[in-house]
Amino acid sequence: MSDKKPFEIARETLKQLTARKLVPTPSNYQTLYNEIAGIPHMPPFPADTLRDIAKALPTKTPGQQKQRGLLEYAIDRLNWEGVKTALVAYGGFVPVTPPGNGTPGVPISLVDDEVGGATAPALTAEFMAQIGRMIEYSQPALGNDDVRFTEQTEALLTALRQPGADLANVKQMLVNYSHRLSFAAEDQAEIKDALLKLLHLVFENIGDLSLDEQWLKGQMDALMSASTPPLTLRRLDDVERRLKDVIFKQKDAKERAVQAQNEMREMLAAFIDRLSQMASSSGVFYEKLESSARLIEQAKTLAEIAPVLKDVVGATRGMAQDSKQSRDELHAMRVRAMATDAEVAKLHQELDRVSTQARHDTLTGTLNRKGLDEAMERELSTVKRKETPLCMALLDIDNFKKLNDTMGHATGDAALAHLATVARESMRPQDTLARYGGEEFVILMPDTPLDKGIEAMTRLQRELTKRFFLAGTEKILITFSAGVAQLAPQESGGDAIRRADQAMYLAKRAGKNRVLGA
Ligand SMILES: Nc1nc2c(ncn2[C@@H]2O[C@H](COP(=O)(O)OP(=O)(O)OP(=O)(O)O)[C@@H](O)[C@H]2O)c(=O)[nH]1
Repeated sequence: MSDKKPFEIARETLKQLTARKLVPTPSNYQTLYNEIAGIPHMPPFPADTLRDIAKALPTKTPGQQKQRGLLEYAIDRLNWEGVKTALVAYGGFVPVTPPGNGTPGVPISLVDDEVGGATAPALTAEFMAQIGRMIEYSQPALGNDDVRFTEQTEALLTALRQPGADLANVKQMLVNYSHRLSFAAEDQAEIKDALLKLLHLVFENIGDLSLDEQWLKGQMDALMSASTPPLTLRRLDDVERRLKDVIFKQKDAKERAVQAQNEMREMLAAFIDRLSQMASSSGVFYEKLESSARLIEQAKTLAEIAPVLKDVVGATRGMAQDSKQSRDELHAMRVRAMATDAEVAKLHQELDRVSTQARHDTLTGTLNRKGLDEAMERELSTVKRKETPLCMALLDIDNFKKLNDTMGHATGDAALAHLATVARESMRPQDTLARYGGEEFVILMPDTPLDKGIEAMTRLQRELTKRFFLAGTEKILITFSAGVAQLAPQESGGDAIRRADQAMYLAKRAGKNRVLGA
């Protein structure tokens, strides 16, 4: 290194540029300056070229994005070491620690324990166990149809849980697993879409076949909308319940149709039998008439004609009797056919009524007791699986007898339907509303602790005060008393409802129009 001062070096550099007849470019100046100053020759930092390279690098994964950011950071600081580290890390998609004092961080390697040990606290046994749990929990969603993938998953889980596992090996297994996982996840999504499409086709088809059945058509429309994404277990539960109703109705209707068909077949057989009897007896009759006509033509005296006429009269009388008998039998058959027809129509109506009532209350459209039992079963199994709180409320309309007595039973009915509508519209979609008895309703509120359940019922009370019930032109305020219980561990649904019922009773005793927790 020269001991000249910078301005002396600069002057000397200019002199040398002229003396050596060099073009005065910045790079020639820099080279001569370094030479005179005794600074070792350093090629200029190709920042622009490196930036172009950085720009061309793909950033498809978060790892790549991060490495490219670090590369640009190093280029800005003309830091060769940083460029090298970022590029090496980019090549392996290995995560790096965040930049500390202005230089890109040191890559954590799953393989190199010395480098990773100090800076990668995440790579502990607990971390590996967590990855294992994550893989295990996602397994049911991917199905187990692909035997090789299942085996690969099991091998990876075993490797992850082995104390002192060979990290290089685990890393390779993870890479292979991720690769296969991406296909398996895509497959599952496609299978779900395809199944949904098939389900819709089936619904459409049943709906088209049953144009004349209003109830069935309504159920099909509801099924179509319930099976439209986004799907939730509750919506699928609704699909299942409705399909059960449809199947129940179809089964009964089919049995009745087969029975009616058999009766019709028997009648038709009897009718054809009768017709052939008529045909053969009328054939005999016409033959008799023809031979009588020939005898009459050939007759020369009245005495010869008389017995022939007697035969004709006898045959005609027999024919008339036969015809009358046939007519009577056919008439009886017609009456029977009409009666069967009327019976089938009546049964269809009855089936409509019964199957609508199977799980739903016809007056309010809410679930009935049977529907509630099924919904409760489903909620209880979710509680067990997910360990989430489940609240149930029991509502009883206040002074309902008085409303019935003063305004009439029909108005009472309309008030019940009004309460159900307001409740349905103000509750969350995942809540279940059921008519428990006369003027009592049960609401199941999943994922809801007691305080939130009480809040929800209080909100419903407020909503009812805003939305008056209109009996003709008269505005009537409907209130209710409610008890809310949160399902206790090991408690049955019935017991929790009984506790809610007791709390509701206390709410009545305390002055009505209030909500109490059990
Ligand atoms: N309109 C109508 N009334 C019903 C129906 N089911 C039950 N009820 C009537 O609801 C009334 C309930 O009366 P109560 O049990 O004395 O209760 P309440 O008058 O509401 O008194 P509190 O509960 O103490 O506020 C009875 O009169 C039942 O006949 C129904 O489907 N429609």
